[in-house]
Amino acid sequence: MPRTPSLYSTDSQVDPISQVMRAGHALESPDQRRLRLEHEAEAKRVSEQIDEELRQEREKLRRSRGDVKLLLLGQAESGKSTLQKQFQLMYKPNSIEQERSSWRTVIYFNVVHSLKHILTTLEAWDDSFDDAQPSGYYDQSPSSSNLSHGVPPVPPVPSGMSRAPSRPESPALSGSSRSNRITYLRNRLSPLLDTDSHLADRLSGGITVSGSGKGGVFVRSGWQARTIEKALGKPWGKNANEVDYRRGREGHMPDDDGDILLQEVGRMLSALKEDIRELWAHPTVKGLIMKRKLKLDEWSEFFLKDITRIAAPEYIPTTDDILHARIQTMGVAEHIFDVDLHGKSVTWHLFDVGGARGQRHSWIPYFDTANAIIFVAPVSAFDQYLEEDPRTNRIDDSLQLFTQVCSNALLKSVHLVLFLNKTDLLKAKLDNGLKVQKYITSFGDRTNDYETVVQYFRAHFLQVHRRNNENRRVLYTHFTSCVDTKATQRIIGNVRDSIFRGYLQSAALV
Ligand SMILES: Nc1nc2c(ncn2[C@@H]2O[C@H](COP(=O)(O)OP(=O)(O)OP(=O)(O)O)[C@@H](O)[C@H]2O)c(=O)[nH]1
Ligand SMILES: [Mg+2]
Repeated sequence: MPRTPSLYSTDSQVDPISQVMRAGHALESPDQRRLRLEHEAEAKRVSEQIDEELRQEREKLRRSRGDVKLLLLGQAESGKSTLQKQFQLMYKPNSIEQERSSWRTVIYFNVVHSLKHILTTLEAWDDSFDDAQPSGYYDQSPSSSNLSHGVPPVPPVPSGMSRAPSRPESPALSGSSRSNRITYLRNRLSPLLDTDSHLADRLSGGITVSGSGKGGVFVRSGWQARTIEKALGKPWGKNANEVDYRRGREGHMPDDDGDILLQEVGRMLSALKEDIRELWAHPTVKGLIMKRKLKLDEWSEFFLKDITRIAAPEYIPTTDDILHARIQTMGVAEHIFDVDLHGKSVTWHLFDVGGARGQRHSWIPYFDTANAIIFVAPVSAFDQYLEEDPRTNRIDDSLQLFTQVCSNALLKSVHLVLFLNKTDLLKAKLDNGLKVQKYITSFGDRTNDYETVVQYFRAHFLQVHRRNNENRRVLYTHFTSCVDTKATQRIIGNVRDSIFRGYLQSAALV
């Protein structure tokens, strides 16, 4: 950048101000001269640093003009971060390897949190279930997310527990002996449940966000590296607020050898796996689930039914485990990939946003520059209500949110894709006899089968789009299950091609 002829001008001989200053310099003492030169050198260094930063910013802006910016939008738990993981698997599989060990903390947290939820619900039913009303307050969102801000010591493992003590087998039970057995399991599991807040604290970095209810904990972008750093007590990798998969990271994230919290939780899980298995298979738990008095998170069953594998001392999360692990996104996390277009590499910025109501304000700054949106709506959620507002049905909330996206003036020319997600869970619910009409009265007496239900929901989203489509843009819809890697990657390929077609058209117009 051309500089104005002042401090560092080579024309200073003809600059009258420089001449006056030079006359002043002649009167300086040696110390004054040294100080002046030091100040000048420092000012020059700062000025050059600012110039360099400006140059880099301009270069980034210049280069990013040709980039694709893709927003993943949708309510909490719709599957945005799961879809982001699928992009990561497809375009930068090595980065999943690098992060693999950090997911162990999340999965342990998911297991402990699920157990806590089961035992709290059992308590409300006096550890027995006979279709009676609960005797205590039954809270679907146990207040177990009161995260502590400090770093409290890990509770000690009860003596002998880490060496898998012998445990009395469950005899054939009925009535009160069943509830006695649950009391026994509750006592055994109690030290493990106490680790819930420590694991949450590790993941969130001590940040409590209002609304972190049953999901338990919000994490900011870059939590994987921070989790490991906190465990090891030393910095690891760059302190990123964006994850740039192109540059990659040096080496793998270290494993958790130095992490006392994870070691302790791992030891407890290993020692208590039979107790967890017994609780999970207990007739009272099964009865409460069947009668929908105990509503577990979708990921709970995935991990609890496989507890023997997860509780193994050498447990390393599989890719399937990582796809099922649940942690709430806070704010907006940017992920950067290089994607090939006819042999030319195009940089994609994927913005994965937090979908809870309290997080949605942070989306707006990204609307201006977005080229494309994938709106993720979980169609299995017809029988669920928002955690942030238990009066709002989750399908209703998705439709309202989609209306806002379709009608937003800043987004009127973005490429719009709709993922009607969690179709696998929808199928399972319908197979189990759940009636849509009970929750969505307008469904009426239509047939309660998968095809009718998905087409009914799709028609509602298409109608919202039609009513808010001044620009006559196309809406691309897909039925998805984002935990199914093969199917999702095929759909991502389709979406990529359709976004590129739009990208090439707009590039031709420039
Ligand atoms: N079975 C099944 N589970 C899914 C599917 N998509 C996502 N999940 C699970 O649903 C849970 C929530 O998914 P996330 O991707 O964390 O949801 P999100 O939209 O990022 O939520 P926020 O970050 O809170 O906005 C995770 O445990 C996922 O494994 C799906 O298609 N089928
Ligand atoms: Mg998320």
